[in-house]
Order: sequence, then structure tokens, then C-alpha cells
Amino acid sequence: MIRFEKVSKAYPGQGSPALDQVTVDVEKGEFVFLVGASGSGKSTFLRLVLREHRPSSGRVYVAGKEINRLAAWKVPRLRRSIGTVFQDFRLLPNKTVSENVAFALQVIGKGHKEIASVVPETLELVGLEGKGDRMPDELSGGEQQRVAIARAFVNRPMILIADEPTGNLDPTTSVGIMKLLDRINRTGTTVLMATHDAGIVDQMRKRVIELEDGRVVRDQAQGVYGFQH
Ligand SMILES: Nc1ncnc2c1ncn2[C@@H]1O[C@H](COP(=O)(O)OP(=O)(O)OP(=O)(O)O)[C@@H](O)[C@H]1O
Repeated sequence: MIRFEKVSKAYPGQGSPALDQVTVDVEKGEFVFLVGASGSGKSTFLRLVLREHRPSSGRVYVAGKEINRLAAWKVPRLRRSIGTVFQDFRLLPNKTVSENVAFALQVIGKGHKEIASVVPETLELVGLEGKGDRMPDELSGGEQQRVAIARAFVNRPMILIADEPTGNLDPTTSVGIMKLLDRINRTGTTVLMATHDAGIVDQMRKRVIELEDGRVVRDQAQGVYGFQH
């Protein structure tokens, strides 16, 4: 589903590359944690998957296509097939919960009828039934993140990218969010999550890929956050 072949990424004016000869293969349906110190290259990795950046060398494949060679007009379609969730939720503050989720479908041209049936279904899936008419600032942080996940998942993307999704949440709320991501993963969606949350990684026992100075220093099935090398 996601394949990096000797991928390096150097930003202009930076001494050492943000990613350095990274080779990784993520199968469809896997759940992968990306860990490593701040600045180790996690966000760069995620941005390359979304083609927000292009590699300086090497190849990035998503769903079998080398995305560096994807025509510019096909990039929006690639991004639509990848849901994204961030630490800071990024909801539209002037829209209700339902409108936030519906918006993701409107921008890809879905009709009223489909939106009217899919949005409540998705809100129920994330545990927000009955809260569709609330505004984001009337929700707890955990609930806001559920809205963000509903919005990311509403068109059933093949990949869900989560960059520090529990970074602003307390441990109990974080566990709820991880259960939800696990449930989404079980529908067949590949989940790639960058995190500093050791407790969560140790609890979930999923594949762990650790980056250090842009290099993969560990790729462990059913891994833990910290590992004695
Ligand atoms: N747009 C950019 N321009 C220049 N340098 C960048 C850019 N984005 C990231 N970098 C550099 O690339 C390296 C990797 O950064 P990256 O954001 O990928 O790390 P990270 O592991 O996601 O960090 P964090 O955990 O703090 O989010 C860092 O040295 C960073 O300063």
C-alpha cells in the first residue's frame, strides 16, 4: 500500500537530510506507528506519502503508483484516498459537527442524499450520535478529535494518516481515540500514525518503525515505544 525505496529528502539550506535512504513497505490493512525524537523525520515521511513534498532521491509508491510521477491533476485524487488527522483537530469553527463532516463530501461532489445518510452513520461510528448540531467549541478535545476522524474517514479512504492524534488529549481520552483508530483499521484501512505517546504504543502492540536522524533504526512487529538497541 505504501512503499519507500531508498527515499531521501533534503530541504534546501539544511545540512543533513530529513530522510536518508529510507526503505519501508507497508501492506494494505496494516497499522503502523512511526516513532522517533522530534526532528527525526516523521512528518517528512507523512508529507511524502501525501505528495506535499517530493523525494530528493528514491521512490515513493502509494497503492502501486510511483507518486512522484503522478500528473499534477491526479494529486487531488490521491489525497482524497488518504484521510488525515492532526494533533490540533483542524475543524471549521463556524460549522456544526455534521457540517464539518459533510464538507469533506461536498468538496468531492457528493449529492445531498448520500451526504444525508452517510454523515449520521459516520458520526455514530465514531461515538458522536446526537451531537451533530453542536459547534466544535461545545465539544471536549476528545470529541473534537472524533469529529476530525469522522471527517477523515467519511469517504472511506484506503489510508488514514494520523500525526500525533493524541498529543492534546489526556491518557483516558487517548485510549478511546486509539480504540476508534483500531476499529477503523479493522475495516481494512491502512493506518499510519506518528506519535510520541509511549503509553499508547506499548499498549497497542502494533508494528513500530523508529526514525533517528532520518534513518530507519528499527522496524518491529508488535513493537514497543522504547527499545534497547
Ligand atoms: N519545510 C521544511 N523546510 C526545511 N527544513 C525542514 C522542513 N520541514 C522539516 N524540516 C527539517 O527536517 C528535519 C525533520 O523534520 P520533521 O518535521 O520531519 O521531523 P518530526 O520527526 O516530524 O519532528 P516532530 O516530532 O517535532 O514533529 C528537521 O531537521 C526539520 O528541521
